[in-house]
Amino acid sequence: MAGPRPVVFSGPSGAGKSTLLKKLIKEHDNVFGFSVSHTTRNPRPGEENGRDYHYVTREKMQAAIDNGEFIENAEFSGNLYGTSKAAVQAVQAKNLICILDIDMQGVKNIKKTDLNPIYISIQPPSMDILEKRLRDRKTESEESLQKRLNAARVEMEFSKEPGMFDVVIVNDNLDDAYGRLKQTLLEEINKVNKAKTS
Ligand SMILES: Nc1nc2c(ncn2[C@@H]2O[C@H](COP(=O)(O)OP(=O)(O)O)[C@@H](O)[C@H]2O)c(=O)[nH]1
Ligand SMILES: Nc1ncnc2c1ncn2[C@@H]1O[C@H](COP(=O)(O)OP(=O)(O)O)[C@@H](O)[C@H]1O
Repeated sequence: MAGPRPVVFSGPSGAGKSTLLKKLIKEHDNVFGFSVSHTTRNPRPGEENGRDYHYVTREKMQAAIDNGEFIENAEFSGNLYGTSKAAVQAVQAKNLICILDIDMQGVKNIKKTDLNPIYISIQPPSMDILEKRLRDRKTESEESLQKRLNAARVEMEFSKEPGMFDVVIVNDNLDDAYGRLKQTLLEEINKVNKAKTS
């Protein structure tokens, strides 16, 4: 048995995925585990290798992809990102709900696998607010910011495709969005907690 159903978080860069999922994992650290992706982008201040991402060179990552080590991988804003089989297995081995934070290409590719996750889209209230949040985050160069905003327009349309996501959460007020997220996952959280006590 593979254990509890994983959860996929997707949505535009800057929509609040990391903020929400970090809050969720912090509050339920014995229920959720994060699938640590690989990326060729540079770490941001405060990010930690092996916790936020596995930071690798393009050569190393491409070799691992060619070697069949990834469930899915995608090029986003000039960098490679991917979910390794080992990343998901590490979480599932602990019987935790595996959380994946992936872009829309990742969502499409995960749908072709037997992972069978719950698909949650996190969306910003508007493009203007998204831009403001990304600028205020101060992690991107102007070029990277523009690439992310362009990708965001496509990601926002993608979330409207019928059947693509189980739930779409608009992250306007953070507490409201978090409440909605917990409500969505309540049944799965209860299942994991029940399995622990039985
Ligand atoms: N397909 C795929 N996308 C990923 C993966 N890891 C992260 N991403 C996505 O890559 C995009 C950029 O992530 P990141 O550079 O951390 O920037 P941020 O989303 O602005 O914090 C986001 O849409 C992530 O969801 C992965 O393993 N696979
Ligand atoms: N509801 C919210 N209201 C205001 N700012 C927010 C909200 N949610 C997230 N943020 C801020 O917006 C920025 C982008 O959020 P982040 O979680 O990094 O997005 P993502 O992981 O989707 O790229 C961060 O600086 C974060 O602190």
